[in-house]
This record gives sequence, structure tokens and C-alpha cells, in this order.
Amino acid sequence: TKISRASITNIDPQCTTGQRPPVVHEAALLKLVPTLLKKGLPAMINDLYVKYGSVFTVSCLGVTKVTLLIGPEVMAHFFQGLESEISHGNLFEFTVPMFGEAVGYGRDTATRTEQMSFHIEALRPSRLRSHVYPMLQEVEGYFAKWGEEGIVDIKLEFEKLLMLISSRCLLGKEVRENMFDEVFRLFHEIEDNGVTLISFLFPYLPTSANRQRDRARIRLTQILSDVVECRKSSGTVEEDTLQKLIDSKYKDGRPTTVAEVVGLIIGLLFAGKHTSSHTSTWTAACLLSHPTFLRAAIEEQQQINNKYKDKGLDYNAFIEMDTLHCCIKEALRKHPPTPMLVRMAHRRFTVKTIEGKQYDIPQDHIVASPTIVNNNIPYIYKDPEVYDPCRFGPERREDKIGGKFSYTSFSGGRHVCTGEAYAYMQLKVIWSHLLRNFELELISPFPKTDWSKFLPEPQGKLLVRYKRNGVVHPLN
Ligand code: HEM
Repeated sequence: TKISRASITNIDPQCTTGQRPPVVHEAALLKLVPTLLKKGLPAMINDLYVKYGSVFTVSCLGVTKVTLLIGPEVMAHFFQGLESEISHGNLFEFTVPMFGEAVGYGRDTATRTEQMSFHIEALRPSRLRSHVYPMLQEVEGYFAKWGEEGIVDIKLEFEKLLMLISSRCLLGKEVRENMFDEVFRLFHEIEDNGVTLISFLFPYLPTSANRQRDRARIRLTQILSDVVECRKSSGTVEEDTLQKLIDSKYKDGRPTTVAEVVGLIIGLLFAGKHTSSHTSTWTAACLLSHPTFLRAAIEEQQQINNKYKDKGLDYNAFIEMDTLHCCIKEALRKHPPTPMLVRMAHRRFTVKTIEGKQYDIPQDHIVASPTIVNNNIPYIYKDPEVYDPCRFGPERREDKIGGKFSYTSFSGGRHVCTGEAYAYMQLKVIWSHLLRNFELELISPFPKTDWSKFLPEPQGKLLVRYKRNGVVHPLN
């Protein structure tokens, strides 16, 4: 079934002529607990979707109401509505003690929106050119330390490597060269203690986790503030993202303060860390268990390597790696690191389903969109359970079938991921190196998803046997 774009846009979200969505009560939810335990959260939501349709409200203890929206045709207001009508509301309050009160959800909507534009500007694709060489250097340096052959937990390897890349490209050379260990130890403390269930629900409760988080943030803020102050006083200008945030200006001409720069860069580290490392691990699991696509990705590397052998791989070369891009994108479709997007409805709004039913979503409902289910809708994705990167190729373009909200691993609209281009670039730099230089074999079973984590991740280690392929590449 093809959904027409008209069905997505031809509806005034404030016109309330519909009915309330069907409600899934606690008793019905209890019946699905075996599915949840046996098959996981996506299977449970999928069962609800099959039974109740693309819009339904889950009642939790009769108090909290969460309305789920599934499928691109009901997502327009969720993604594009004004912040005054639908936003993260206080659902992201837990980030304030992590990033500081100077940024994001510690500020009013207008300031936050301007700060988001600093992130967009700092990470826009045209800015990425300057990151490619440092990324390549980090990747080559890292894998040079591997032996001729061996077995590694590739999940751990990617985590370490991605921290080095972030440290160099986002934070800059002061941190990368002189204080990498301390900065990332403090960052982990903020993260580990800042996203527990208790900290999420009660971010200001004087628990020991919250206190540890606060102590770590104060110390990290001191270190990064010194870096920023030092650059400002010496007039040093670097090519990294920190510099872009230092140079950002509000519409009224006011420059960002040191506290704002530090909060914004901690926010970026947080947004990019697990998302990128989980994606690289899922890409390993998917690619190494699908020899046809692995071969296609290796062949593409050989072709591009030949084409660029004189000048070396640059920004354009990585942009040309379509096969690799689709392999990563498909791993992300099946295993989105942010499997559920959430908002608060500050005003009621109306959605129209593909069947033409209209529903009013009441004010004050939490609204959730399960990416993990959206990315597997059979009228959009043919055989959605199959890993098939070709679905994004020019002949099929399945991610466009339902309009612009068919593929939402990077969200969409107002809060679309600012780091998408950066994320693809660093993943492609890593994978391009691996494919050109190593023979890789997956020796762990295909991982399950660990749903107990705030951002679900591949469960356990992912063991990979590697062997240098012995070919001397002109670029290495
Ligand atoms: C494969 C890797 C990544 C995935 C799958 C991903 C996914 C997402 C998603 C789904 C959101 C939106 C959440 C929502 O709508 O509530 C988001 C937001 C964001 N991401 Fe990413 N992300 C990735 C990597 C990165 C990286 C590397 C950075 C930065 C270097 C980054 C920076 C951000 C920022 C700043 C936001 C907030 C945007 C806003 O609220 O306006 N992301 N990301």
C-alpha cells in the first residue's frame, strides 16, 4: 500500500472532530507480559498495533496516559508541531543536572531553540570536511595497534575508538592530547549516574548517584571551561566543534558564554556516544552475518580506493560510499538506538490514520512513537524482518514510500538528529578502514537486544576474528 502525502498533510491538527483513541487498559497489558518477556518490547507494541491500530492510548495505573502513534501518516504534528503545542516538556528534565542550567532544558524555549541552531550549524554537512582527516588519523592509529590476527570484542573496540574520535573532532586537541582519560572518566560518571531510572524520575533527589553525577559535572565543567577560557584569551582558533560553539552568536549578537559552550558540548557527547557505538556494533553483526552484502561493501571499497589512489580518501570519497551507507542505514532500521521517541502534548491535536479514522489526542498526554515498530511496517518495508540494504537503493527507495517520516531512526522534523551526517561520516571512516584492511569473521552468535538499558544495546560481547589481509594499500 502506498500512502499518499495528502493523507499526511491535509489535516488541521487543531480541528477536533475526531474521537478519542482506543484505550488499552492495565488488564490487557498484563496479558501481554509473556510476549514482553519472551519476545521483547517491540513484539509487545506490535501486538497492540495489530489489535488497536496505529493510534491507541495506554493507561498506566489510571493516572498517566501514553498515546502511541505508529506509521508516517499520523506523525506530522508529532515531528513538526510548534514547541508550544508539543515538545519534550519535562521529560528531558533529567538532562539539566547533566549538561548544566545554562543550556537546553535548563533554559526557556526561545533560548533553547537558538542553542539547537548552534548545534545544527556546528555539525552541518559542509563543516564535516575538516573532520575527515582527523577521523582517518584516529582510525588508522587505533587499528595499527591490532596484531596480524586475533580475536576482539568489537563492541568494546568501537566504544574506545569512538571516544577518541569525539575527543579529537568535538572537544579538540587540548583534551585529546592532555586530558583524555580524566575527561572521559568524568563523562562516564555523569552518564552512568544521570540516566538511572531514579535519576530520570527524580533528577534532584539527594541520592548518592545524583550526588556523584553533580560532582563529576562540576569537575568536568571546570576542565572544559579552562580550555575555552584559554582559547579565548590566547586568540587560538581550532577546526573542532568546540570552536564552532565558542564562535556561535545569538540573534541579538550576544556570543555564547563559557558555561553555555561547555553545556552544549557535553550535550553533543551524550547524544552521539551510545547511538554511534551501538550502530557500529549492529553494523558489524549484520554485515558479518550477510556475506553477499559484506562482499558488495568490500568491492565498493576496492573501486573507490582505486579511484582515489592518487589523492587519498577525502570527504567526497566517503560520500560516494553508497553501499556502505545503505548497510549502516539498514542496521539502524532494524536496530535503532533510540527505539522510542517521546513528547508531551501541550494542546490537543488530531491525527488521521491510513484508514481515514480521525482521533483527537488530548492535552497533557505523553505521546510516543516507537521507531522500532515504525521501521518495520510491512506496507512500507518489504519483508521487514530481512536485513536488506538494497531496499534503500535508487530502484526501491522504501524509506520514502510513506513520505518523509517513513524512516525515523534519526527522528524527524523539529528535533531531527543534528549529528546524522557526522555519525555516518565517522561510521564510514571506521568501516571503510576495516573492510580495506582486514578479513573479519563473526564468532559470537548474532546478539540479542538488551532492553534493560536506557538506550537498548547489543547484549554481551561481540567477538570477531580478524586477520590483516596483507594487501598493501596505497593509502595506508
Ligand atoms: C547513529 C547515530 C545516531 C542516531 C541513530 C541518532 C538518533 C537521534 C534521534 C532519534 C534523535 C531525536 C530524539 C527525539 O526526537 O526526541 C537525536 C537527536 C539528537 N542527536 Fe542524534 N543520533 C546519532 C548520532 C548523533 C551524533 C554523533 C551527534 C552529535 C555529534 C548527535 C546529536 C544529536 C543532537 C544534538 C540531538 C538533539 C536534537 C534536538 O533535540 O533538536 N546524534 N539523535
